[in-house]
Amino acid sequence: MKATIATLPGDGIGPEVMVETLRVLSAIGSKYGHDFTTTESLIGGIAIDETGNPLPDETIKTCEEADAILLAAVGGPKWSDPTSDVRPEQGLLKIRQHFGLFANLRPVKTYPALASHVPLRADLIEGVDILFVRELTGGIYFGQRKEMGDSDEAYDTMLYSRPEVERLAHVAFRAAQGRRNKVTSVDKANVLASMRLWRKTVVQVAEDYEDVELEHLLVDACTMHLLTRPSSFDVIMAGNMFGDILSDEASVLAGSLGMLPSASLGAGRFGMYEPVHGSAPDIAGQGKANPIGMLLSLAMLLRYSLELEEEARAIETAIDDVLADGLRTPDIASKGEAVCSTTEFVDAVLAKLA
Ligand SMILES: NC(=O)C1=CN([C@@H]2O[C@H](COP(=O)(O)OP(=O)(O)OC[C@H]3O[C@@H](n4cnc5c(N)ncnc54)[C@H](O)[C@@H]3O)[C@@H](O)[C@H]2O)C=CC1
Ligand SMILES: CC(C)CC(=O)C(=O)O
Ligand SMILES: [Mg+2]
Repeated sequence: MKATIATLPGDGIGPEVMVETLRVLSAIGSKYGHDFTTTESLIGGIAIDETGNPLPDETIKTCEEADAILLAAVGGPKWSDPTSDVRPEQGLLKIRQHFGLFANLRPVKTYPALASHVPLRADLIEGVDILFVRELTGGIYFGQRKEMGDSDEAYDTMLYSRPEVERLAHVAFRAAQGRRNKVTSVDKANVLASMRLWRKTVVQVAEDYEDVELEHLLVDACTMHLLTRPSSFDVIMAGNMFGDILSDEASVLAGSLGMLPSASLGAGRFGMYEPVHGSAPDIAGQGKANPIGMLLSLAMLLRYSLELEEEARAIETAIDDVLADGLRTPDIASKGEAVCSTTEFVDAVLAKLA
């Protein structure tokens, strides 16, 4: 197969995990006889530094010409001045919106090899396998907001329309049908009008999926249920902000925030694939970044956008095997365990793929 992948390394650990992931892409291309072309573009803080714009037009054009986008992470203290109107994260929000990527799929599972590293009882986390379906182009991250100069007031707006909730709910229910037939819809319907519309809409969509059990949880209680009964969840659907927060919380079940991948999808097969973590400025430039979230995002790209299931599985299996062999970046190493660098971990993945 011939395919073009637009790569957006971004900031902080972004370029570190991207460069390692492209080694794996290249190995997969050689092993299975695919002709992958990658085109690198600017986004986030580095794009602000070089062009003044967190999402330059050139980047959008390059991504439009690709079959899929692989993005690492944006942001960092250098661009976090609260008085600045231009921020790296705006580039990320804009690219998701530009390509209509309304559904962010964030799988979370536990790894037997890392069970002792997870700060929860082993019987609680056994077999955890959750798919978050997070709304990605609406809600409070995209509603009207205003910072009124030096005024003591500012506001954000959480707005959802019925069609926005409907299309996400269909993604969630269809995903559940291919899994364990359960959807948990998370909202704050006891307080927020937008979340009452959310709940009503989900209930209506559920009528089309009689084989799927529907559970509703208020977001505050959901944070607790995620830690006390994680294996009871199958698909969790949530709005943009709640899904963002809950999936970072759930990363503890996998062993680290550095473990989680995601796929940001729209109507067709085109998608943007991005680890759940941010630019991790506290460890940037030290070879400490866990590359698994980024590698698994590549696997999702191969599976969803290029329909290369065997190749995706090969990456996932290689990661499982390397973890079973005991390799650990610092974030997943328990006390006394030896640690490896980002590059050493990926060297081991490549050896498994060879
Ligand atoms: N998708 C994106 O590009 C995202 C960007 N951000 C941005 O990233 C910057 C830093 O945000 P934080 O709140 O610190 O969140 P973060 O996700 O970058 O880091 C949180 C903690 O997790 C650790 N961590 C994250 N990824 C890791 C990895 N691959 N390996 C090992 N440890 C890892 C970090 O070292 C840190 O201690 C901010 O500017 C934020 O806006 C945050 C989340 C998502
Ligand atoms: C950086 C933000 C725009 C969003 C975020 O934290 C995420 O998508 O995980
Ligand atoms: Mg986040």
